[in-house]
Amino acid sequence: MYYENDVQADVLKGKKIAILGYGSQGHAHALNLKESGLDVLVGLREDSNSRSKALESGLTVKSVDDCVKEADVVMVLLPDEKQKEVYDSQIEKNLKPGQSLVFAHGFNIHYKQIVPPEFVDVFMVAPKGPGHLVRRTYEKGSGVPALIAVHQDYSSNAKDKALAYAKALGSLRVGAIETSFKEETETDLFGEQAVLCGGVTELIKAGFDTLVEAGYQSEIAYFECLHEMKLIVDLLYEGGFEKMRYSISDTAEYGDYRVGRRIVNQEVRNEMKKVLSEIQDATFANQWIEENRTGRPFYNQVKADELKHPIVNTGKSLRTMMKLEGDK
Ligand SMILES: NC(=O)C1=CN([C@@H]2O[C@H](COP(=O)(O)OP(=O)(O)OC[C@H]3O[C@@H](n4cnc5c(N)ncnc54)[C@H](OP(=O)(O)O)[C@@H]3O)[C@@H](O)[C@H]2O)C=CC1
Ligand SMILES: CC(=O)[C@](C)(O)C(=O)O
Ligand SMILES: [Mg+2]
Ligand SMILES: [Mg+2]
Repeated sequence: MYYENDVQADVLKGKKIAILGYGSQGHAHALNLKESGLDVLVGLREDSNSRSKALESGLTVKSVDDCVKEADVVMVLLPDEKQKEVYDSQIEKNLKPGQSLVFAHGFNIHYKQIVPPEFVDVFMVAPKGPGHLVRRTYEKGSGVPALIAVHQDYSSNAKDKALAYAKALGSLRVGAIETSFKEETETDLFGEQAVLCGGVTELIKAGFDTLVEAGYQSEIAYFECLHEMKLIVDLLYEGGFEKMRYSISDTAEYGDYRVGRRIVNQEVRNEMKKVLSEIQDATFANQWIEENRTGRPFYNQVKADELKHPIVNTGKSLRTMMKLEGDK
């Protein structure tokens, strides 16, 4: 693990850092690095919806081409599926010896969608959390842990730059782990598919549907299977399984031990292994590339179907009653 004290000379002081993109990660990186005293540029399209937000935050916004021409460090925070086309058309031709090309996820380097010239550093600073929490925790004096990795070390100090970047982002307040583009890419894809996003939403929907189909009120099913999930996960976040199990009743803890492994059983574990192998052999990556090439037919269909699930309207009305800001 690396922490703030592990970074001596701030190798990024006086360097120009271009953040390409101003979305979930981009806005957080640009604002955190600027507030950490670095010289930040934001690269966006002329007609970008994000442009006004970046300008309102006092940031300098330029075209991608101009950012790459001017910056010492270029952090690519564009959607993974758009990075190759932007690299091919606006980044590669403007790269100069000694610059750094940086990523927050290794997809395009690991699956060789982008193959940078040998005269640049290529490294990664990948927060292990959503961009909006990268910003929120930084503003509270904390941060989101990150993974750092060096793919190409032309300057012989790529790792120092990665650590200085992670420090300015706020991640070294809580820790960074050195890894490889392969390990970050494969673990991040697996985690978001099998646990954090795909796994947890299907678990919540299955619980909600089981209760509603058995005749229980949908509001109770929503509170039990979705709303309370945050409260349980907060305890896991703060103190692991021990703190969560300390806080819940012994009845719940007994049920946890009795039933949990019936739900996530050996069949589920076998399927997780299959999902990981599809990430490792690029089956998933090729599906995602083809999905985007053909206009996202599956993605768009499922996205539309998901919005029709009864948990959506049940949740919207309950969150309004609870005056939760989430839907604004
Ligand atoms: N979301 C997350 O929390 C995490 C994301 N990551 C990684 O961070 C990277 C960025 O993801 P994320 O922040 O979610 O992306 P978002 O979709 O939230 O933001 C993408 C940004 O790129 C801009 N953009 C899109 N197309 C272009 C283009 N052709 N030229 C210039 N700018 C463009 C968009 O602006 P506009 O469309 O308005 O022009 C937007 O500002 C990815 O590699 C992702 O894997 C890593 C960890 C967590
Ligand atoms: C937020 C995060 O870490 C994810 C799930 O990997 C992503 O948004 O790609
Ligand atoms: Mg992730
Ligand atoms: Mg991810």
